[in-house]
Amino acid sequence: MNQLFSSIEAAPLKEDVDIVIPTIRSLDFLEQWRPFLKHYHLIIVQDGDPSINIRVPEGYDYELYNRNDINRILGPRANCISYKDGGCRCFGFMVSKKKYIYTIDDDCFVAKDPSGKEINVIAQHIKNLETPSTPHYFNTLYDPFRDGTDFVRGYPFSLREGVTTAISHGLWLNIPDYDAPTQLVKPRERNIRYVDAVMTIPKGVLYPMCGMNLAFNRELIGPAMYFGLMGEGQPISRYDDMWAGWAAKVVCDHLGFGVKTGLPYVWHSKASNPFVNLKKEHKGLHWQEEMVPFFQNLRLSKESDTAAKCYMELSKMTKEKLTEVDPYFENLADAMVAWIEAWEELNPPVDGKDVKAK
Ligand SMILES: O=c1ccn([C@@H]2O[C@H](COP(=O)(O)OP(=O)(O)O[C@H]3OC[C@H](O)[C@H](O)[C@H]3O)[C@@H](O)[C@H]2O)c(=O)[nH]1
Ligand SMILES: [Mn+2]
Repeated sequence: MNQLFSSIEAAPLKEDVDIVIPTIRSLDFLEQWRPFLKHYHLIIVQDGDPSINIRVPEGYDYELYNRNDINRILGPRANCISYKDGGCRCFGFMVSKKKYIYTIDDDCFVAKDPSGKEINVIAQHIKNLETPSTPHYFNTLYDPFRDGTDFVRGYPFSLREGVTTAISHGLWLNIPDYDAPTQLVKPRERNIRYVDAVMTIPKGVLYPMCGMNLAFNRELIGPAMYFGLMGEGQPISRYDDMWAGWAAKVVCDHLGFGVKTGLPYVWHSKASNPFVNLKKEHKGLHWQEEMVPFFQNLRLSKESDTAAKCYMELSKMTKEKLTEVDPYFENLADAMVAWIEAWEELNPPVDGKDVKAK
């Protein structure tokens, strides 16, 4: 593994979070993040040509993995990790040993709240993950566990304990995460609306998870955060985070975990080209009309009491139900199995235990 630990400032590392960054460009954006990220360990997944040397700004403690490392570490199972697609980031989720993951794209920068204060995304995501979610009954005043708010009248006390949060989905100012057709129609649209809210996504409801500003509890939901088989050699790209978001949400619903969306914001200066994106994601625009009902209608069995078991069952269902949409889904189903096998090889359950449903 091309593992260079470099941390000039011998600052105490935050022990419970790894920052996973997929990159096919440059890591200069980390200069601006230094005040917020310098105490965290980075796991950089370099996509594309492994012979290119990526410069990591001085002072960061990091592991850097390129395609040669992925192939060496995973062997034949490396084929389940996308090539030439941001979905390669999930390799970083697999090799991390930390409780929490924060993943960010290399064209995302520090955003400011309406008061002009710079947003500490890690602090907000960890707060989201360490306070309960309320998937069973919607609280109209949003996050009841936030200072200065609470459950509103009519909210059953029997539901106020909430459930453990597994995923925290942040948002983006400036360039919103639109698909290529929308971006082509509205090339100058910018998201200037800072909504000061965190909401739980209700149980049984799916959502379009974007991977550019995302945090999750690896111990609870890590095995379900597979970013699919996308990019070079595949008929689809740029649906990596969507696939992971749909799968992880049905697994969270089944295991009794919560998913939140809203704060924190990053400033997204999109670097990708909408015409190129259209080519990459056009099959996804069609197939999502089949994939979403597939996830909405499936029911996982009670024997699937861990994220890994749920994911193996999901793989079978994918092969049974989605292969009629396109033969690609047979390969994806096989890749889902390879992903879990690789995950379990690199992350053997501690003292035989895996995190089970509540
Ligand atoms: O072949 C590739 C392409 C990109 N990456 C890295 O992935 C990150 C996202 O890439 P980019 O910012 O160019 O894409 P966007 O259109 O802004 O991002 C959205 O769609 C793709 C992803 O799902 C992303 O999460 C979405 O927000 C970035 O770090 C690239 O360097 C790559 O590794 N390989
Ligand atoms: Mn981007």
